[in-house]
Amino acid sequence: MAIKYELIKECKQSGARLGRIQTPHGIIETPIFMPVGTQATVKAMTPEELKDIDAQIILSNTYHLYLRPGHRLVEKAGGLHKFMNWDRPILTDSGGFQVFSLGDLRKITEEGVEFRSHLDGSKHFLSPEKAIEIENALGADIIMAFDECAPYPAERSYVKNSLERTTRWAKRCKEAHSKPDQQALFGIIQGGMYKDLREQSAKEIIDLDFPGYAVGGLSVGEPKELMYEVLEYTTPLMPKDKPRYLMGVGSPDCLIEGAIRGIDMFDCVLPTRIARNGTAMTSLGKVVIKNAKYTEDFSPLDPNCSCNTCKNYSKAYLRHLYKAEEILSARLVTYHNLHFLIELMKNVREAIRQDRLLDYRKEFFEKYGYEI
Ligand SMILES: CNc1nc2c(CC[C@H]3O[C@@H](OC)[C@H](O)[C@@H]3O)c3nc(N)[nH]c(=O)c3cc2[nH]1
Ligand SMILES: [Zn+2]
Repeated sequence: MAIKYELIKECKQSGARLGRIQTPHGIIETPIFMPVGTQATVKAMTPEELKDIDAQIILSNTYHLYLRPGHRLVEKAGGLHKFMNWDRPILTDSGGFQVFSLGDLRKITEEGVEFRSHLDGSKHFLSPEKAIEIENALGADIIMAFDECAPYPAERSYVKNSLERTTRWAKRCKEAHSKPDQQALFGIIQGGMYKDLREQSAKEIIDLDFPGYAVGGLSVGEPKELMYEVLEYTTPLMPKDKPRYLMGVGSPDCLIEGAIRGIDMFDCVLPTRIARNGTAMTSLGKVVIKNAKYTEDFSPLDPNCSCNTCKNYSKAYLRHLYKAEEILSARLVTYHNLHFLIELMKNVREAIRQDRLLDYRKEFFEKYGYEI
Protein backbone atom coordinates (compact mmCIF):
# COMPACT_ATOMS: atom_id res chain seq x y z
CA MET A 1 0.00 0.00 0.00
CA ALA A 2 1.50 3.33 -0.99
CA ILE A 3 -0.42 5.21 1.71
CA LYS A 4 -2.31 4.33 4.89
CA TYR A 5 -5.07 6.62 6.20
CA GLU A 6 -5.84 6.52 9.91
CA LEU A 7 -9.09 8.14 11.08
CA ILE A 8 -8.19 9.49 14.54
CA LYS A 9 -11.33 11.31 15.63
CA GLU A 10 -14.71 12.31 14.22
CA CYS A 11 -16.22 15.61 15.34
CA LYS A 12 -19.67 15.38 16.96
CA GLN A 13 -20.45 19.05 16.18
CA SER A 14 -19.90 18.63 12.41
CA GLY A 15 -18.65 16.35 9.65
CA ALA A 16 -15.04 17.30 10.47
CA ARG A 17 -12.49 14.62 11.32
CA LEU A 18 -8.89 14.32 12.44
CA GLY A 19 -6.69 11.94 10.49
CA ARG A 20 -3.17 10.91 9.57
CA ILE A 21 -1.83 9.71 6.22
CA GLN A 22 1.32 7.59 6.21
CA THR A 23 3.24 8.00 2.92
CA PRO A 24 6.65 6.70 1.70
CA HIS A 25 8.04 10.21 2.41
CA GLY A 26 6.48 10.83 5.81
CA ILE A 27 3.27 11.56 7.68
CA ILE A 28 0.55 14.07 6.76
CA GLU A 29 -1.78 15.27 9.55
CA THR A 30 -5.27 16.11 8.31
CA PRO A 31 -7.07 18.40 7.72
CA ILE A 32 -4.08 19.84 5.86
CA PHE A 33 -3.33 22.75 3.53
CA MET A 34 -0.87 21.83 0.74
CA PRO A 35 1.27 24.64 -0.75
CA VAL A 36 1.27 24.58 -4.55
CA GLY A 37 4.62 24.16 -6.31
CA THR A 38 3.36 23.79 -9.89
CA GLN A 39 6.75 23.85 -11.66
CA ALA A 40 8.71 21.89 -9.03
CA THR A 41 9.05 24.90 -6.76
CA VAL A 42 6.71 26.64 -4.33
CA LYS A 43 7.30 30.06 -5.84
CA ALA A 44 9.75 32.26 -3.85
CA MET A 45 10.31 29.61 -1.14
CA THR A 46 13.26 27.23 -0.56
CA PRO A 47 12.53 23.70 0.70
CA GLU A 48 14.35 24.67 3.91
CA GLU A 49 11.94 27.58 4.46
CA LEU A 50 8.97 25.28 3.74
CA LYS A 51 10.24 22.98 6.51
CA ASP A 52 10.66 26.01 8.83
CA ILE A 53 6.92 26.68 8.51
CA ASP A 54 6.04 22.97 8.91
CA ALA A 55 4.80 22.35 5.38
CA GLN A 56 4.14 18.60 5.36
CA ILE A 57 3.27 18.04 1.70
CA ILE A 58 3.50 20.14 -1.48
CA LEU A 59 1.93 19.89 -4.91
CA SER A 60 3.45 19.85 -8.34
CA ASN A 61 1.92 19.62 -11.76
CA THR A 62 2.03 17.06 -14.56
CA TYR A 63 1.00 19.40 -17.39
CA HIS A 64 3.68 22.00 -16.57
CA LEU A 65 6.52 19.54 -15.85
CA TYR A 66 5.75 17.51 -18.97
CA LEU A 67 6.06 20.64 -21.10
CA ARG A 68 9.13 21.88 -19.19
CA PRO A 69 11.68 20.44 -18.34
CA GLY A 70 10.07 17.12 -19.42
CA HIS A 71 9.21 14.15 -17.22
CA ARG A 72 12.06 12.02 -18.59
CA LEU A 73 14.60 14.64 -17.48
CA VAL A 74 13.10 14.67 -13.96
CA GLU A 75 13.18 10.86 -13.99
CA LYS A 76 16.89 10.95 -14.96
CA ALA A 77 17.49 13.31 -12.01
CA GLY A 78 16.13 10.58 -9.73
CA GLY A 79 12.53 11.79 -9.61
CA LEU A 80 10.83 14.95 -8.38
CA HIS A 81 11.89 14.61 -4.70
CA LYS A 82 15.57 14.48 -5.65
CA PHE A 83 15.28 17.04 -8.47
CA MET A 84 13.76 19.71 -6.19
CA ASN A 85 15.47 18.61 -2.97
CA TRP A 86 12.17 17.95 -1.13
CA ASP A 87 12.19 14.73 0.92
CA ARG A 88 8.65 15.02 2.30
CA PRO A 89 5.42 13.96 0.53
CA ILE A 90 4.50 15.33 -2.90
CA LEU A 91 1.15 15.20 -4.74
CA THR A 92 0.92 15.74 -8.50
CA ASP A 93 -2.22 16.78 -10.29
CA SER A 94 -2.85 14.96 -13.59
CA GLY A 95 -2.88 17.98 -15.89
CA GLY A 96 -6.57 17.65 -16.79
CA PHE A 97 -7.41 20.99 -15.24
CA GLN A 98 -4.49 22.81 -16.88
CA VAL A 99 -5.12 21.35 -20.32
CA PHE A 100 -8.69 22.62 -20.13
CA SER A 101 -7.78 25.98 -18.67
CA LEU A 102 -4.24 26.87 -19.76
CA GLY A 103 -3.34 25.07 -22.96
CA ASP A 104 -4.92 26.14 -26.25
CA LEU A 105 -7.47 23.35 -26.38
CA ARG A 106 -7.74 21.60 -29.73
CA LYS A 107 -10.05 18.62 -29.28
CA ILE A 108 -11.43 16.27 -26.62
CA THR A 109 -12.03 12.69 -27.75
CA GLU A 110 -12.62 9.43 -25.92
CA GLU A 111 -8.89 8.77 -26.38
CA GLY A 112 -7.76 11.98 -24.65
CA VAL A 113 -7.15 15.66 -25.26
CA GLU A 114 -5.20 17.32 -28.05
CA PHE A 115 -3.89 20.76 -27.06
CA ARG A 116 -1.32 23.38 -27.84
CA SER A 117 1.29 24.26 -25.25
CA HIS A 118 0.76 27.62 -23.54
CA LEU A 119 4.54 28.06 -23.77
CA ASP A 120 5.25 27.81 -27.50
CA GLY A 121 2.03 26.68 -29.16
CA SER A 122 3.45 23.23 -29.98
CA LYS A 123 0.89 20.44 -30.39
CA HIS A 124 0.57 17.74 -27.70
CA PHE A 125 -1.76 14.95 -26.67
CA LEU A 126 -2.65 13.97 -23.10
CA SER A 127 -4.49 10.74 -22.44
CA PRO A 128 -5.12 8.85 -19.19
CA GLU A 129 -2.20 6.57 -20.08
CA LYS A 130 0.12 9.50 -20.92
CA ALA A 131 -0.77 11.38 -17.72
CA ILE A 132 -0.05 8.30 -15.61
CA GLU A 133 3.23 7.66 -17.50
CA ILE A 134 4.29 11.22 -16.61
CA GLU A 135 3.18 10.94 -12.97
CA ASN A 136 4.94 7.57 -12.60
CA ALA A 137 8.12 9.16 -13.96
CA LEU A 138 7.87 12.15 -11.60
CA GLY A 139 7.41 9.81 -8.63
CA ALA A 140 5.02 11.76 -6.35
CA ASP A 141 3.58 9.91 -3.36
CA ILE A 142 0.00 10.77 -4.34
CA ILE A 143 -1.00 11.09 -8.01
CA MET A 144 -4.31 12.22 -9.48
CA ALA A 145 -6.33 10.50 -12.19
CA PHE A 146 -6.71 12.22 -15.58
CA ASP A 147 -10.13 13.82 -15.56
CA GLU A 148 -12.17 16.61 -17.05
CA CYS A 149 -12.99 19.41 -14.66
CA ALA A 150 -16.31 20.53 -16.17
CA PRO A 151 -16.61 24.31 -16.58
CA TYR A 152 -19.08 26.37 -14.53
CA PRO A 153 -21.82 26.92 -15.48
CA ALA A 154 -22.36 23.90 -17.70
CA GLU A 155 -25.42 22.20 -19.22
CA ARG A 156 -26.58 19.10 -17.35
CA SER A 157 -26.18 16.94 -20.45
CA TYR A 158 -22.57 18.14 -20.89
CA VAL A 159 -21.74 17.45 -17.24
CA LYS A 160 -23.29 13.97 -17.44
CA ASN A 161 -21.35 12.97 -20.57
CA SER A 162 -18.18 14.49 -19.12
CA LEU A 163 -18.41 12.64 -15.78
CA GLU A 164 -19.06 9.35 -17.57
CA ARG A 165 -15.98 9.86 -19.72
CA THR A 166 -14.01 10.81 -16.59
CA THR A 167 -15.08 7.47 -15.08
CA ARG A 168 -13.88 5.57 -18.18
CA TRP A 169 -10.62 7.57 -18.03
CA ALA A 170 -10.24 6.78 -14.29
CA LYS A 171 -10.44 3.06 -15.09
CA ARG A 172 -7.76 3.46 -17.77
CA CYS A 173 -5.57 5.38 -15.30
CA LYS A 174 -5.82 2.55 -12.80
CA GLU A 175 -4.85 0.02 -15.48
CA ALA A 176 -1.93 2.14 -16.71
CA HIS A 177 -0.52 2.84 -13.22
CA SER A 178 2.80 0.99 -13.00
CA LYS A 179 3.68 1.59 -9.32
CA PRO A 180 0.51 1.27 -7.15
CA ASP A 181 2.57 0.16 -4.15
CA GLN A 182 4.75 3.28 -4.19
CA GLN A 183 2.39 5.94 -5.52
CA ALA A 184 -1.24 6.23 -4.39
CA LEU A 185 -3.58 7.00 -7.30
CA PHE A 186 -6.63 9.07 -6.24
CA GLY A 187 -9.87 9.04 -8.20
CA ILE A 188 -11.62 12.38 -8.84
CA ILE A 189 -15.38 12.82 -8.40
CA GLN A 190 -17.05 15.17 -10.86
CA GLY A 191 -20.73 15.92 -11.59
CA GLY A 192 -20.77 19.74 -11.59
CA MET A 193 -23.42 21.34 -9.38
CA TYR A 194 -26.01 18.58 -9.98
CA LYS A 195 -26.84 16.41 -6.95
CA ASP A 196 -27.84 13.33 -8.92
CA LEU A 197 -24.77 13.60 -11.18
CA ARG A 198 -22.47 13.99 -8.16
CA GLU A 199 -24.08 10.84 -6.72
CA GLN A 200 -23.57 9.01 -10.03
CA SER A 201 -19.92 10.10 -10.31
CA ALA A 202 -19.20 9.26 -6.65
CA LYS A 203 -20.65 5.77 -7.06
CA GLU A 204 -18.80 5.06 -10.32
CA ILE A 205 -15.43 6.37 -9.09
CA ILE A 206 -15.66 4.76 -5.64
CA ASP A 207 -16.65 1.43 -7.27
CA LEU A 208 -13.24 1.52 -9.01
CA ASP A 209 -11.65 1.37 -5.52
CA PHE A 210 -8.86 3.95 -5.09
CA PRO A 211 -6.78 4.62 -1.91
CA GLY A 212 -8.17 8.16 -1.77
CA TYR A 213 -10.67 10.42 -3.55
CA ALA A 214 -10.81 14.04 -4.65
CA VAL A 215 -13.85 16.23 -5.11
CA GLY A 216 -13.12 17.89 -8.46
CA GLY A 217 -15.08 20.39 -10.49
CA LEU A 218 -15.34 22.94 -7.68
CA SER A 219 -13.67 26.29 -7.04
CA VAL A 220 -14.30 27.05 -10.70
CA GLY A 221 -16.11 30.37 -10.22
CA GLU A 222 -19.26 29.11 -8.49
CA PRO A 223 -20.55 31.01 -5.41
CA LYS A 224 -19.00 29.72 -2.17
CA GLU A 225 -22.45 28.80 -0.83
CA LEU A 226 -22.99 26.56 -3.87
CA MET A 227 -19.63 24.86 -3.29
CA TYR A 228 -20.58 24.24 0.35
CA GLU A 229 -23.94 22.80 -0.76
CA VAL A 230 -22.27 20.38 -3.20
CA LEU A 231 -19.85 19.30 -0.46
CA GLU A 232 -22.75 18.74 1.95
CA TYR A 233 -24.22 16.00 -0.24
CA THR A 234 -20.97 14.66 -1.74
CA THR A 235 -18.56 14.00 1.15
CA PRO A 236 -21.03 11.71 3.00
CA LEU A 237 -20.95 9.44 -0.10
CA MET A 238 -17.16 9.04 0.26
CA PRO A 239 -15.58 6.27 2.35
CA LYS A 240 -14.79 7.34 5.93
CA ASP A 241 -11.55 5.33 5.96
CA LYS A 242 -9.90 7.11 3.02
CA PRO A 243 -8.62 10.68 2.50
CA ARG A 244 -10.89 13.25 0.86
CA TYR A 245 -9.17 16.00 -1.17
CA LEU A 246 -10.98 19.18 -2.27
CA MET A 247 -9.01 20.47 -5.27
CA GLY A 248 -8.13 24.12 -5.70
CA VAL A 249 -9.42 25.39 -2.33
CA GLY A 250 -8.72 27.86 -0.87
CA SER A 251 -9.21 30.96 1.19
CA PRO A 252 -9.32 30.81 5.02
CA ASP A 253 -13.14 30.71 5.18
CA CYS A 254 -13.34 27.90 2.56
CA LEU A 255 -10.72 25.82 4.40
CA ILE A 256 -12.73 25.97 7.65
CA GLU A 257 -16.08 25.35 5.89
CA GLY A 258 -14.54 22.48 3.89
CA ALA A 259 -13.11 20.85 7.04
CA ILE A 260 -16.53 21.15 8.71
CA ARG A 261 -17.96 19.21 5.75
CA GLY A 262 -15.45 16.38 6.09
CA ILE A 263 -12.63 17.39 3.74
CA ASP A 264 -9.10 16.31 4.74
CA MET A 265 -6.82 17.85 2.08
CA PHE A 266 -6.77 21.26 0.38
CA ASP A 267 -4.55 23.00 -2.18
CA CYS A 268 -4.67 26.52 -3.54
CA VAL A 269 -2.37 28.95 -5.32
CA LEU A 270 -4.07 31.89 -3.55
CA PRO A 271 -1.60 32.49 -0.65
CA THR A 272 1.46 32.37 -2.91
CA ARG A 273 -0.15 34.23 -5.81
CA ILE A 274 -1.53 37.18 -3.81
CA ALA A 275 1.77 37.42 -1.90
CA ARG A 276 3.58 38.26 -5.15
CA ASN A 277 0.99 40.96 -5.65
CA GLY A 278 1.72 42.45 -2.20
CA THR A 279 -1.35 41.13 -0.40
CA ALA A 280 -1.06 39.39 2.97
CA MET A 281 -3.56 37.26 4.89
CA THR A 282 -3.31 38.36 8.51
CA SER A 283 -5.17 37.58 11.75
CA LEU A 284 -6.78 41.04 11.43
CA GLY A 285 -7.85 40.54 7.83
CA LYS A 286 -6.28 41.29 4.46
CA VAL A 287 -3.33 43.74 4.30
CA VAL A 288 -2.52 45.25 0.89
CA ILE A 289 1.04 46.30 1.62
CA LYS A 290 1.41 48.76 -1.26
CA ASN A 291 -1.28 50.93 0.38
CA ALA A 292 0.12 54.41 1.17
CA LYS A 293 -1.17 54.20 4.74
CA TYR A 294 1.70 51.78 5.51
CA THR A 295 4.44 54.16 4.31
CA GLU A 296 5.56 55.02 7.86
CA ASP A 297 3.93 52.11 9.65
CA PHE A 298 6.84 50.43 11.49
CA SER A 299 4.63 47.75 13.09
CA PRO A 300 4.76 44.06 12.05
CA LEU A 301 2.66 42.75 9.16
CA ASP A 302 0.59 40.74 11.66
CA PRO A 303 0.95 41.55 15.39
CA ASN A 304 -0.40 38.08 16.28
CA CYS A 305 2.01 36.15 14.05
CA SER A 306 5.28 34.56 15.18
CA CYS A 307 6.69 33.96 11.69
CA ASN A 308 10.12 35.16 10.56
CA THR A 309 8.59 37.95 8.44
CA CYS A 310 6.43 39.33 11.25
CA LYS A 311 9.23 39.10 13.82
CA ASN A 312 11.84 40.95 11.78
CA TYR A 313 10.28 43.26 9.19
CA SER A 314 7.87 46.21 9.36
CA LYS A 315 4.97 47.06 7.05
CA ALA A 316 6.92 50.16 5.97
CA TYR A 317 9.86 48.02 4.92
CA LEU A 318 7.65 45.48 3.13
CA ARG A 319 5.85 48.33 1.34
CA HIS A 320 9.23 49.76 0.27
CA LEU A 321 10.33 46.36 -1.09
CA TYR A 322 7.10 45.98 -3.04
CA LYS A 323 7.26 49.48 -4.52
CA ALA A 324 10.94 48.96 -5.40
CA GLU A 325 9.98 45.65 -7.09
CA GLU A 326 12.50 43.82 -4.96
CA ILE A 327 12.46 40.00 -5.09
CA LEU A 328 12.56 39.95 -1.27
CA SER A 329 9.02 41.38 -1.25
CA ALA A 330 7.57 38.19 -2.79
CA ARG A 331 9.73 36.02 -0.55
CA LEU A 332 8.78 37.62 2.77
CA VAL A 333 5.04 37.93 2.05
CA THR A 334 4.84 34.40 0.63
CA TYR A 335 6.61 33.05 3.73
CA HIS A 336 4.03 34.79 5.95
CA ASN A 337 0.96 33.77 3.90
CA LEU A 338 1.92 30.09 3.84
CA HIS A 339 2.79 30.18 7.55
CA PHE A 340 -0.62 31.78 8.18
CA LEU A 341 -2.59 29.02 6.40
CA ILE A 342 -0.47 26.23 7.89
CA GLU A 343 -1.06 27.70 11.37
CA LEU A 344 -4.77 28.02 10.57
CA MET A 345 -4.95 24.29 9.80
CA LYS A 346 -3.03 23.51 13.03
CA ASN A 347 -5.75 25.46 14.90
CA VAL A 348 -8.48 23.64 12.94
CA ARG A 349 -6.95 20.27 13.91
CA GLU A 350 -6.77 21.38 17.58
CA ALA A 351 -10.40 22.56 17.45
CA ILE A 352 -11.45 19.16 16.07
CA ARG A 353 -9.44 17.47 18.84
CA GLN A 354 -11.47 19.51 21.35
CA ASP A 355 -14.69 18.98 19.33
CA ARG A 356 -15.23 22.73 19.04
CA LEU A 357 -14.65 23.47 15.32
CA LEU A 358 -17.96 25.38 14.96
CA ASP A 359 -16.96 27.61 17.88
CA TYR A 360 -13.55 28.11 16.30
CA ARG A 361 -15.25 29.12 13.03
CA LYS A 362 -17.28 31.76 14.87
CA GLU A 363 -14.19 33.16 16.67
CA PHE A 364 -12.14 33.16 13.48
CA PHE A 365 -14.74 34.97 11.37
CA GLU A 366 -15.37 37.57 14.10
CA LYS A 367 -11.62 38.34 14.29
CA TYR A 368 -10.91 37.86 10.63
CA GLY A 369 -14.17 38.98 9.09
CA TYR A 370 -13.24 39.40 5.49
CA GLU A 371 -13.60 37.68 2.18
CA ILE A 372 -10.68 37.44 -0.19
C1 LIG B 1 -8.43 26.68 -8.49
N1 LIG B 1 -9.59 25.84 -8.52
C2 LIG B 1 -9.46 24.55 -8.93
N2 LIG B 1 -8.27 23.98 -9.23
C3 LIG B 1 -8.61 22.72 -9.65
C4 LIG B 1 -7.76 21.70 -10.11
C5 LIG B 1 -6.28 21.96 -10.27
C6 LIG B 1 -5.48 22.02 -9.08
C7 LIG B 1 -4.02 22.16 -9.56
O1 LIG B 1 -3.84 23.25 -10.46
C8 LIG B 1 -2.79 24.10 -10.05
O2 LIG B 1 -3.33 25.28 -9.48
C9 LIG B 1 -4.23 25.98 -10.33
C10 LIG B 1 -2.05 23.34 -9.02
O3 LIG B 1 -1.03 22.60 -9.63
C11 LIG B 1 -3.11 22.43 -8.42
O4 LIG B 1 -2.57 21.21 -8.04
C12 LIG B 1 -8.38 20.49 -10.55
N3 LIG B 1 -7.57 19.49 -11.04
C13 LIG B 1 -8.16 18.36 -11.54
N4 LIG B 1 -7.39 17.38 -12.04
N5 LIG B 1 -9.53 18.18 -11.54
C14 LIG B 1 -10.37 19.11 -11.03
O5 LIG B 1 -11.60 18.92 -11.05
C15 LIG B 1 -9.79 20.33 -10.50
C16 LIG B 1 -10.60 21.36 -9.99
C17 LIG B 1 -10.00 22.56 -9.58
N6 LIG B 1 -10.52 23.72 -9.12
ZN1 LIG C 1 3.76 36.30 9.84
